[in-house]
Amino acid sequence: MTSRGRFISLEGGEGVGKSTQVKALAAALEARGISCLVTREPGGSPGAEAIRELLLQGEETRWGAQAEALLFAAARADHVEKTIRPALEQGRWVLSDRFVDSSLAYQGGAGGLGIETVRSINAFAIGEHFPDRTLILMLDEGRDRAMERDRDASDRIGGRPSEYHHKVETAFRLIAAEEPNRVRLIDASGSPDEVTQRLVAALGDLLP
Ligand SMILES: Nc1ncnc2c1ncn2[C@@H]1O[C@H](COP(=O)(O)OP(=O)(O)O)[C@@H](O)[C@H]1O
Ligand SMILES: Cc1cn([C@H]2C[C@H](O)[C@@H](COP(=O)(O)OP(=O)(O)O)O2)c(=O)[nH]c1=O
Repeated sequence: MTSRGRFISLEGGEGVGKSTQVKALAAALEARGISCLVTREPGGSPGAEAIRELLLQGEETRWGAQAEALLFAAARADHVEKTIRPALEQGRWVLSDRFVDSSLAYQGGAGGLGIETVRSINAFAIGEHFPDRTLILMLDEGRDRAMERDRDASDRIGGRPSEYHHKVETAFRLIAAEEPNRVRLIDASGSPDEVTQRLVAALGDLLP
């Protein structure tokens, strides 16, 4: 019987290097003979990608806090069912650019619903499928990089004020302190290669 793969999520605020690193980490793991599926949230399955459009486009006032949290959770339930669980059952590792901790930090910590409320909505959505390890990239200049990358095209959530994004970062630190075995804070400064090495080191105990 094939053993179940590992589930890893990359987290952090805007522009800290998640999309760059999720691909680099997959390449580093593939080089060690580990078959990886790279995915992202919101999205990662056809249904969840459709919900992504609803969440990220349109007016800031399009959704209230509760509806926004539930839409992220609905997208996540579909992502787990259609993409993540089948890959893990095939023995592949799944690397996701954002997952449940983004909801805890953005909707829970910054959006005012509270981390525990958002955790309970998501417990229903994902069941036992919490990541085996969550790596949170920390970088002070992340938002500057995101603004440089997006110019005037930031999305409904990325375009929220700096106060909101500061609360997101505070919430990520809190989550890491609460769950030190699953969640690790990673210094995202330096070259892309240096960051990838730190990520691989933070998976040391999970590697075959
Ligand atoms: N280590 C790095 N040093 C300098 N620039 C980087 C580094 N990693 C990523 N970037 C650049 O910073 C911007 C944000 O990176 P990205 O991977 O898109 O972040 P995120 O997915 O977290 O929003 C991109 O333009 C990317 O090319
Ligand atoms: C997955 C997820 C994302 N988000 C937000 C974070 C981002 O602002 C936005 C889209 O994510 P993403 O496309 O990853 O943006 P970026 O590359 O700038 O980090 O959705 C939440 O608010 N809650 C969630 O559960």
